[in-house]
Amino acid sequence: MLSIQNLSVSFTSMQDQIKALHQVSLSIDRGEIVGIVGESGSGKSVTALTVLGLLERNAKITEGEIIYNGQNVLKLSPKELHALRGKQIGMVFQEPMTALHPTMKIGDQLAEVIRRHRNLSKKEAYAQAVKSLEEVHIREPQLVARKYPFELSGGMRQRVVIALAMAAPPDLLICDEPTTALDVTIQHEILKLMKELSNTRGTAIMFITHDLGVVAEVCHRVAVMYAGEVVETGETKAVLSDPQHPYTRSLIGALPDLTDPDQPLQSIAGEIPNLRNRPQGCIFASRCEHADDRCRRERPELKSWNETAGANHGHLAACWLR
Ligand SMILES: Nc1ncnc2c1ncn2[C@@H]1O[C@H](COP(=O)(O)OP(=O)(O)OP(=O)(O)O)[C@@H](O)[C@H]1O
Repeated sequence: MLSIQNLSVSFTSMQDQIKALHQVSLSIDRGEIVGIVGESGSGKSVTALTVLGLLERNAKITEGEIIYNGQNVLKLSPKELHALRGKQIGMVFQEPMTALHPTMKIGDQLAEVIRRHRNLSKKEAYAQAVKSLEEVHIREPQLVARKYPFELSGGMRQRVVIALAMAAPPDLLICDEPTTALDVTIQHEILKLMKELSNTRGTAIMFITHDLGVVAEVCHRVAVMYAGEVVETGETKAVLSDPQHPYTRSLIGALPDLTDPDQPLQSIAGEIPNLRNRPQGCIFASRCEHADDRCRRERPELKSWNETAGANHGHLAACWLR
């Protein structure tokens, strides 16, 4: 459904060029939930914004292509991109208030979006809006439909945003840290809801998060990003239980051990490299305790380490030493 190939994106800021993405490739099939995980600044949001055609004006796509349902997204006009976002690709961001009209009642907002996509009377659209609140498991949907966004809790608002995003209904939902601001119980319920929507409607989901626990809970596959590159990708279970890239191992190692509170928290030594001047070798070499001369000199490709075709079920890593 979605295939991103060798995507590189730079930002011009003052006199500088920040190379935020470097040859990023990833794909998402129908009904699949694919996680993009990495530290702050690794390029997760830039990847999503490029697919949505929402990059800021100082951004430049320097190479690559994005094919969505057979069409090259990077060649679409602003009008076509707008239509794509409205109808085929839904969006859910961390802060639900950014997607909601603050002075319009929930039911009216939903009904308006529904009418944009379907030829329904106002009354029919409103009834459909109430139904869509029910579908995202909002109790007393009639009552909630009559409320304003500020009258709802954060978790309820995010459910409303999901209902709005699903209204078209889209083939692909792009979610950028949708549960980060919520407490863990609500987070779990929202994740369960997303899994259910994906299962019942076949909606594909690009799920951006910095939280490996969330990836383990919802994602079929995951792409681990570091400093604008995908360094490892594969089925979630395989990547988390048998990580091949030292960065993925560090991320997993940095998770707190709940069974041993005395265990000191591990952090990843060093800093993300300067994106103005990307190193020529492995992007993680400066923070990798195993790096040798070759790692500093040559950039490893994202590839399987087992020669037998398909042996790793698409588990790929960009590391010379694996
Ligand atoms: N408009 C912009 N101008 C200049 N640099 C930008 C711009 N937008 C993003 N960047 C840079 O691109 C890089 C990737 O940013 P991005 O927001 O994709 O990271 P992220 O992985 O989503 O991080 P976070 O988890 O903090 O949202 C960062 O170095 C960021 O500073």
